[in-house]
Amino acid sequence: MSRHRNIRNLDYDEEYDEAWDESVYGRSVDDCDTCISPTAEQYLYKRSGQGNFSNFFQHQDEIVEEDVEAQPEVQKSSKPKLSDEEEARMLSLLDQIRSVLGGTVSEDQMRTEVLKNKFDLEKSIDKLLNKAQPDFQAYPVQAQHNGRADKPVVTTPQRPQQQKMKPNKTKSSTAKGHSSGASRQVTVVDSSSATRVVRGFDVTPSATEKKTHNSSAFEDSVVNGKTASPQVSTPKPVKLPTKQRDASVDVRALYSASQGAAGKELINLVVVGHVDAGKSTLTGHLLYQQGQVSQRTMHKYERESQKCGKQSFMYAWVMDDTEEERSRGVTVDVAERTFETERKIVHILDAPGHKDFIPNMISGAARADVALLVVDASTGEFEAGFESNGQTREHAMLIKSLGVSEVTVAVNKLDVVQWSQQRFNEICSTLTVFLKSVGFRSSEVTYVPCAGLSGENLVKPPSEPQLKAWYSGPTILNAIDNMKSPSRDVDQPARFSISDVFKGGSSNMCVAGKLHTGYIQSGDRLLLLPHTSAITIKDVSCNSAPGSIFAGDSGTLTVSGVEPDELSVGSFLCDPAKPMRRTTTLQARIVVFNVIIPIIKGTQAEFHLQSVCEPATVRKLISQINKSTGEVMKNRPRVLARQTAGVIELELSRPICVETYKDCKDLGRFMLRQQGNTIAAGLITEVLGDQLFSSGASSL
Ligand SMILES: Nc1nc2c(ncn2[C@@H]2O[C@H](COP(=O)(O)OP(=O)(O)OP(=O)(O)O)[C@@H](O)[C@H]2O)c(=O)[nH]1
Repeated sequence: MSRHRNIRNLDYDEEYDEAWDESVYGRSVDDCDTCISPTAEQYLYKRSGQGNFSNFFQHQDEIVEEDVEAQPEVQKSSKPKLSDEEEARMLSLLDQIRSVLGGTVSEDQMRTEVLKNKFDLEKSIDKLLNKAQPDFQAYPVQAQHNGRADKPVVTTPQRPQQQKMKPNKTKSSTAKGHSSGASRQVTVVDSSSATRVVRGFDVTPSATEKKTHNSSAFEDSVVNGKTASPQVSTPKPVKLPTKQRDASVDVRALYSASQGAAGKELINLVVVGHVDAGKSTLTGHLLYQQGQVSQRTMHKYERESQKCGKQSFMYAWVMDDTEEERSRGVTVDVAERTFETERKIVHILDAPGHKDFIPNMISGAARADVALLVVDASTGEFEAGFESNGQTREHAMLIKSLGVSEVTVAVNKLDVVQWSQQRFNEICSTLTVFLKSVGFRSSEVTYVPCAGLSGENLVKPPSEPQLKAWYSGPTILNAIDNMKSPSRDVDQPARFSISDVFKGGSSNMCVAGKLHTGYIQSGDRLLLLPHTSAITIKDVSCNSAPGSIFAGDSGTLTVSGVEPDELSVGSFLCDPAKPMRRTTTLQARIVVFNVIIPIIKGTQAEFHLQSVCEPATVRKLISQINKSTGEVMKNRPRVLARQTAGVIELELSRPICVETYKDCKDLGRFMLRQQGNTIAAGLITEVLGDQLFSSGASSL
């Protein structure tokens, strides 16, 4: 898949004279005579080589078998007599303690602590942790190399071999799933324990809470900075170049001019939902009805999909344009298109629904302002997406945590249930309660009945008599048009996150991604981070005025003055006079999702921020805080259990570029994931040990 490579279209024979180094670039699909596709190969267990299970053990010392006979007889404890009610409470607490401590503490010890602490769960866990210091096994995390030239961090188990990058593959999508390899790694997990209910920030408004339409109390408290100041290690000074640009330029005026006479606002819309909910079909059909896809192309897709027995996917093929996606009938990576409504320029990002590709979905959703949540109305299917490990839940929680401000829910495939109003109402009421618990207010959610396959109620009002009989609300297009565009920080320092790197038509390299703040025009000289190299922008291609890109836009930059291997997915281009912060350590406020194993000092997880995905370790639990007010409830807690919030210190395996949430919302939000599950969402409050500073800058 071209979208999983760091640099597409690159002719490696041209770039590297030396012999092919398999250890660096892995194998090509063409080199492999057994595997069907590189993706399938990743799932295959190999008896020889890296597939050997013994390789997964960190310590190769011989394991000495314990002599069962020699173990002392377990003493029967003299249990105090409990009433039936107390015994029931005890059993429930024991279950909860076991879910935290696993089998590391005996039942007797647990019972004793529960009784000593008068049935207080938190205290009992704390005491048991203090006493036993159980050997918690933090989950191993896959190293995510992002193609960066730094030395990869060795973690266990080993990441599957990377695919060899093949030149001359093109894909319009820009959200490249550099991290999906890891997410597709075969892991042995207890499916029952993998079942998680995930929730976003607590939204119960408090009396003192000040809320904007897009920020929770938790976020507000981060902006207001109630956290105790951490110790900052001495930064290593790096001499940075200064960007030369006429300071008198009125960026706001340029931005207004770029919107043209119609003054259409740009909105980035991500399409999310459970696997097979009909996201690509709906998006493809919407684009077709909007005239974005020609009749000739559609006819071609119809014939070709018919030939391979997949005619029902013909509209999905508009978005799913790789061979793998079409043959599997599953979206793997984010596909992007742009179209116009009456009042908006809509940049649509069709995200994958399959659980294996959530890192790609995160990378797409992180660039969105608003979302279209597609749910399948057919019997049993809505329920499957909504149960605890369904992606309707997880996606809703993720988009809220990633800053999406408004959602249109497309209640899709209503044709399958004969346009039943009762089914529509049932789905709406279930989702209303859930979306409120995730953090969306009722005014931020609109429900639209539709059928992506027949195109009913997408662009034109319903023609289906059964639907017309009870529905007269907006079409999907009207609902999108009515969504609010967030304000654009065009006058802030430039921050462009790179989500794809490829070789352009000329010999220049191109990077695709999103400009979060500021503006960039042809001829600008920017700083590439975390590599710290100067880069020249030769050309800019996006929907705004030719030659420039403004905050909020996604686009492609043709660059020069940089080696191809310095460019990688997850890097940033920024204003050299006011660069981003580069660090390996940061302090953050997190909300813990419905995890089974709580977060403790030493917990390892994947850190996701925009297209960055790096292994991270929790170095300190600084405090446990109230989710709504940010008030400190406990200093230096031993654990952060499910549904709690806290301040932690995180250490990344390699330097990354970030901002505090206060300075830039897009670049100060992150997710922590473990073994394919999202365990927490966080906001960066402090960047510790910043490795850059802008003083003593020389001219570019
Ligand atoms: N009956 C009916 N089938 C639909 C409708 N929309 C989509 N489908 C079918 O649902 C299946 C899945 O559609 P996709 O568009 O690939 O679903 P998706 O959500 O994009 O899938 P992923 O991105 O892989 O999660 C296809 O067979 C579609 O034809 C609809 O409105 N009615």
